[in-house]
Amino acid sequence: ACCSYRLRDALHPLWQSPLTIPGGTRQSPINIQWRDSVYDPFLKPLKISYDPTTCLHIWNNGYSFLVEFDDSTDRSIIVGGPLENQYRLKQFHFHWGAINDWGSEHTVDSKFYPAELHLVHWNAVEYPSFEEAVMEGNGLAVIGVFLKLGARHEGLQTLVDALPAVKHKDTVIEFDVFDPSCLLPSCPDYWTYAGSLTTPPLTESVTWIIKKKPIEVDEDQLEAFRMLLFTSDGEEEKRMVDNFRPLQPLMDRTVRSSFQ
Ligand SMILES: NS(=O)(=O)c1ccc(C(=O)NCc2cccc(F)c2F)cc1
Ligand SMILES: [Zn+2]
Repeated sequence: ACCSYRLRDALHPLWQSPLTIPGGTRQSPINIQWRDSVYDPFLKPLKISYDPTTCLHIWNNGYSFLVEFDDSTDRSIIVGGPLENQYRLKQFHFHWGAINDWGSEHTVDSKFYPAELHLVHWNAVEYPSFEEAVMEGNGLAVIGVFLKLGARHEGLQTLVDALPAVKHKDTVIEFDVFDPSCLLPSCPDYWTYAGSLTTPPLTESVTWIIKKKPIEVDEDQLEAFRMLLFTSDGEEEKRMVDNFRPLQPLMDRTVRSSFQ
């Protein structure tokens, strides 16, 4: 089962490089089996303080669209939770499906959500740059938030309205004030585990913090994600959909929960 799982895993169309890195023991994403997660009373509440003026631009990088932040100072940071240090916000992006039945990278009890938000932070206390932090076991902290189909999300709409301007790969638009904390559910509960980047170079440097509660977005907002393109202007159009990595084996890991 294991090798066929990896073979099927490796044949996934979107990923050119090997899907499971040789010797990878902490790959992401994973299925979070709620009943197997272990409540850790020593986990602290996650403290999030973002400065909306650190927002820079939106960029279609050919995998997803990224909202990038000025990470030259500690103005937008997270601290607490499972983290030993404070981590600086560098960018956030999403993963989504062609239809609402799938799209998230992580699953909960094998359930997919239509999309998943990743807020990417790096350990600027211990490392001089993001590029260095990406290579270290405690270099990154990514907050994952599930998106479910429901009411229109007013905070997300300002972002959705800008997407037509970054339809093609390698297009950028200035986006100068946005507070990503509006995209977080009010419930403080989360799961956390040691994992990796879910796109190449798949480095095992991420402390994942997955929020238990999803946020709600409406169909039009999901459709706006799906009208983006993987392809550059002038190339044959390929819709940017199903940009999520297949599930990876849990191996010798425990998922901890901040709640009972
Ligand atoms: N989906 S996710 O949240 O796990 C994820 C987060 C960040 C990145 C990333 O920054 N890639 C570019 C990259 C990779 C390595 C080194 C870099 F400097 C770099 F910018 C990739 C995946
Ligand atoms: Zn991601």
